[in-house]
Amino acid sequence: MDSIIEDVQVRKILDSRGNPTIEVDVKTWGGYGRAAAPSGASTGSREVVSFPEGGVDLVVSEMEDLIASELIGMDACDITTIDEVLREIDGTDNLAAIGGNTTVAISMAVAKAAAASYNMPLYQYLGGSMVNELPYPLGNMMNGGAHAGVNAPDIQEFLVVPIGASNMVEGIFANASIHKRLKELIQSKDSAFTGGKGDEGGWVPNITNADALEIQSKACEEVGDELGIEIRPALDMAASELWDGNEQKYIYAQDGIKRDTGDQIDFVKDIIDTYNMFYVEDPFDESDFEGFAQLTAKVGDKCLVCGDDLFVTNKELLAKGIEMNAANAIIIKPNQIGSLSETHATVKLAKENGIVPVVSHRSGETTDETIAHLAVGFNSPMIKTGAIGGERIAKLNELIRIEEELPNPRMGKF
Ligand SMILES: C=C(OP(=O)(O)O)C(=O)O
Ligand SMILES: [Mg+2]
Repeated sequence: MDSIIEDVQVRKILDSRGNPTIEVDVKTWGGYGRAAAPSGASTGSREVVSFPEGGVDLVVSEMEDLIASELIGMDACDITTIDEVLREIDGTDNLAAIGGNTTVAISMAVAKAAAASYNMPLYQYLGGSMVNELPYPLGNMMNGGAHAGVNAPDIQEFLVVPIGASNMVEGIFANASIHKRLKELIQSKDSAFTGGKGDEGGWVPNITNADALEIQSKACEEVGDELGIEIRPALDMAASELWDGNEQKYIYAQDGIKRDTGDQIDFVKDIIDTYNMFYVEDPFDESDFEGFAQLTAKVGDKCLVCGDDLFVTNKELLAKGIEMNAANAIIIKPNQIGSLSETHATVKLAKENGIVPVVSHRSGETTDETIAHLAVGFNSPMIKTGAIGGERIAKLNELIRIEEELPNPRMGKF
């Protein structure tokens, strides 16, 4: 059979922050797949462990042979069993022994090798021949919080969604135009701004959260009018990073303001109402399902309230969120859970319950383009993968190629 695994190779490569990460090559009798793992900065505490103590070097020097000897001879099409074998090799609940980044890179490389064995692109192998929907690009425009330095806004990500775009190319270039326009708008608020960028390619301005919100909205209106398409603002508040458990408050250091949970609900609701936000991610600490539920009850009919650190792509945590009506969207980051089959199970549960799955990059990325295929193959209506920067455009440009390949492409449905 063409999809029988012949070889597995593991190597250390650079990520976009200059840190080591892992890349895996899987060869089958009839194909070949390569994938690399990303890494987070504002990670959820319930994510699997990225690497064992000893890091990538230990994986390469001591684990490659063991993993390869287990996988050689298996069928790459049987991804679920392969993911189970990887979990057995690891032997811990949180993948601390060989690392979730090791297992996810292998899992994704196996899937790509399986697809290649049958001469199919990954999105088609995962999604079937009827797949034809593309995800709206949720583009990162300005960075604060853990993805930027001091003096930046407290809110981690100011994003935009070109919701009026009629195709992928239009959406991707609309986001790039907003990114350009924002540089000028930032300079109008901060004349000393020299064009510094954060981890995901968004600008890092020395301005208040309120000013950032104002110019984000202005850029959406101006560029949206010029291009003749609706572009809506969005946020990732990454509020676990703002939460101080001792004080039981969210600390907005740039603004010198502290908010308790009730204040935070009012603050976020006010932002959503004022700026017609399309999407708000992690508006509360990762343990506060109740705060999420209260906000979703108030704004869930007009805004996507999305859990990232809250769910960490974990099916059990999502099930709790569904039970509590905590959110109406979930971020999907395969390395939070450590395998493609578990990622798929979480996406499936989300869709069965009307929760929008948003396939996402991490702040530390490589030029790996796998998530572009996952977004299309899993039929995710939105992908969060930056707007500019080599490791971000690797995914966006792949989506442009996928759009060209699809017989009847159309933008996704929410
Ligand atoms: C992409 C994000 O950041 P990180 O990869 O640092 O978790 C995020 O919080 O959505
Ligand atoms: Mg997030």
